[in-house]
Amino acid sequence: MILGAIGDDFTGSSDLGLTLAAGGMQTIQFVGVPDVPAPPGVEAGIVALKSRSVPAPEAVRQSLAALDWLRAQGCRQFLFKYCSTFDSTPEGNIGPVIEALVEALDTTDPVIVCPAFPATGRTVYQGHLFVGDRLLSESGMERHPVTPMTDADLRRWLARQMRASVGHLPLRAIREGHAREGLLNEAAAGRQVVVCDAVADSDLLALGEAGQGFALITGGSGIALGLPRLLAPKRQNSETWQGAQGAALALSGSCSAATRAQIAAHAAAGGAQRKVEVADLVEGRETAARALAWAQAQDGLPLVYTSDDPAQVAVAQERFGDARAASLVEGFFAELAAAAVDTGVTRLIVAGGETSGAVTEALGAKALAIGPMIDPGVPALRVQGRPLALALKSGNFGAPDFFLRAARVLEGT
Ligand SMILES: Nc1ncnc2c1ncn2[C@@H]1O[C@H](COP(=O)(O)OP(=O)(O)O)[C@@H](O)[C@H]1O
Ligand SMILES: O=C(O)[C@@H](O)C(=O)COP(=O)(O)O
Repeated sequence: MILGAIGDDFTGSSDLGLTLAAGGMQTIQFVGVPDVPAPPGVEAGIVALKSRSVPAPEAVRQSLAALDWLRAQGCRQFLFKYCSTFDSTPEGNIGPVIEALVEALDTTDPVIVCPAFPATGRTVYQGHLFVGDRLLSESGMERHPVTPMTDADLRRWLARQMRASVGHLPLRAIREGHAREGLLNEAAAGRQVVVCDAVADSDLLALGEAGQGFALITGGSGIALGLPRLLAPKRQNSETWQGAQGAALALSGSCSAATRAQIAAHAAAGGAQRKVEVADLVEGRETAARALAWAQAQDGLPLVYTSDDPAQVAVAQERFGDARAASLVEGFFAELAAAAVDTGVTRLIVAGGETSGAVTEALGAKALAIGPMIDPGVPALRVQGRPLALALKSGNFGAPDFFLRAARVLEGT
């Protein structure tokens, strides 16, 4: 294996998988740290963790276990993938994980930090992260229930999470062709971890080149854009996508504005929908068995969702506690997904990072092959060794007609 990647959630890992596979690398997304060696021929291995919102010491422990396994597969270059909106808190987990990886790798190479993903509107300029034309801290992400991003200055935000000083590589250095020199200068000045500007794919390609040979690079999936050409230049992605024919089911625990618009579009297109309230789960009015029986009686693409607007989510959290509400919802979707697949569903579309993590783990999937793009950042996936196709959609990604289109792509039509 040439490139070893560690993803801090499942949707983000598939986003990275899409970039690497589209660039021609033989890429596999592993579900957690495997306990067996990687299959032969894999060039890029992504260990998908559910470590974004766990306490920092636990995220560090999981990430180091992933690093150990990737090193045992022969990787010498590593990528840490986090969210393009830099989802984290003042305590972590991005900074602590980077520091732990640097220490374990015993490297003095500069470490690029760049969540930019221009195709989805995330850009970094003067050390600040933008979502479209808004600063991250005015984009809605400042109200995220778990990782409210209240400061768009990535240098300042990351410095709160780290012991060491944070460096900065300005856009001008990249555009004038001095990116590698700038990174090395920052590291020599004691600022090994460097927030890098990037507003276009060409900046990300230049950064990839500037970081050639560095032990660790970190970022959103955009930072991997140039890696296939640099690491596996002669390869073409020869995988042909094999869809899965059979029943489809969509599940959504994502409460983002993008997902809620996709749910509305699915309803407007006549899709069958079942809304589940947290109170229904607490009080036993709704169960996975009931939701499955309902889904089996529907045509087309039935959608079961708990997604709600921020005010309603806040009411449920107030009433039942944040962690309890989340764990009830995730437990419900995990049980429903496993039962649905047991009874013949072969195409599963899941919206939400945490929701996708819970579902994928419950399916007992060990490794996922990367298929074609459904929307930027979201590939079709196939569970290896089983006739089961998945789409794991980040809350913020996807066009309004995502659900129905995903069902078609998963089918291979
Ligand atoms: N109605 C609800 N009330 C409270 N929490 C909810 C509700 N619906 C979903 N959740 C929880 O909110 C979180 C949504 O996160 P996630 O699945 O990562 O979506 P996104 O990718 O949009 O952030 C999950 O932990 C989920 O269990
Ligand atoms: O980089 C991104 O934005 C995505 O790949 C990602 O990490 C998605 O996270 P969720 O929005 O929590 O699904």
